[in-house]
Amino acid sequence: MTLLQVEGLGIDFGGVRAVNDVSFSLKPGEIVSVIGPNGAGKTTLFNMISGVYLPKRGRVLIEGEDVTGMGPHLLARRGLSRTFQNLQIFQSMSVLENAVAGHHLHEKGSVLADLFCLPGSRARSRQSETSARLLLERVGLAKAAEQEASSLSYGALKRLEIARALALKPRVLLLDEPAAGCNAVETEEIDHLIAEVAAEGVSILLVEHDMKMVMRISNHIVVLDHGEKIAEGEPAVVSRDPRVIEAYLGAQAKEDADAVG
Ligand SMILES: Nc1ncnc2c1ncn2[C@@H]1O[C@H](COP(=O)(O)OP(=O)(O)OP(=O)(O)O)[C@@H](O)[C@H]1O
Repeated sequence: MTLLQVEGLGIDFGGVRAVNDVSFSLKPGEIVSVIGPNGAGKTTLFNMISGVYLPKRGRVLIEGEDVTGMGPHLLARRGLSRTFQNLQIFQSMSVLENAVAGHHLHEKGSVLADLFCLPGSRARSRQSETSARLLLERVGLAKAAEQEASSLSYGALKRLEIARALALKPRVLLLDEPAAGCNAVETEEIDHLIAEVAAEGVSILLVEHDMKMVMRISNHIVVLDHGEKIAEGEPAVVSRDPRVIEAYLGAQAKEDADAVG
């Protein structure tokens, strides 16, 4: 069974084909990574799948339903949730409040109802808090619930971000560089968390520059270069693919040349 299907997706910025004709699919519980050199189109692809950008070409389907062009709110209702490259945490709020906010973001109207203490809002708040505490437990942050978010280590903040995305109970979770800025221990904790979430049947689509992590946890890898899919397959196969090696070496050679000036 296919949970998420991406068909011939493409978008242009000015005259630049940022992403062109990219197709792949995810089964329940599968971890798929999108890799490629800087500027390959990974974030743009994520933005089209998660409803931030409207694709110019192609379709996105969730369990066979065409969801192309739906905004993040509607996609959330269909079970698609994401994290962003830059943390979206409210630093001066507590860890628990951040996790609760994850629930509210997906409950249209509940924030206003809570502000005016409308009937049911107190019960709903209690329910949100209970669910948020369970989520914090799941990402290893239960003991830090009352702390201010700003006091957390970077790795813990990344896990809090994942907890917020999980508040929606997604079937498809898009993670944009979940280990960026993390040290080896923090990266390993995030590895475990992602594997646990996938083991519960959630499909995970990942953009990540940490190749060791990608090779360790992915079931399948999609490789982009200049907006096009140049390879896909199991990690061991993709890492030996001459087109993939060339794309990375070419990008490295360009960076070296730019550095020399
Ligand atoms: N909003 C935008 N307007 C114009 N061009 C854009 C925009 N977003 C991305 N691009 C261009 O589209 C191409 C793909 O960029 P994108 O950020 O998706 O790549 P990436 O693979 O995520 O890169 P990185 O690994 O550096 O994050 C690049 O040429 C980039 O300059």
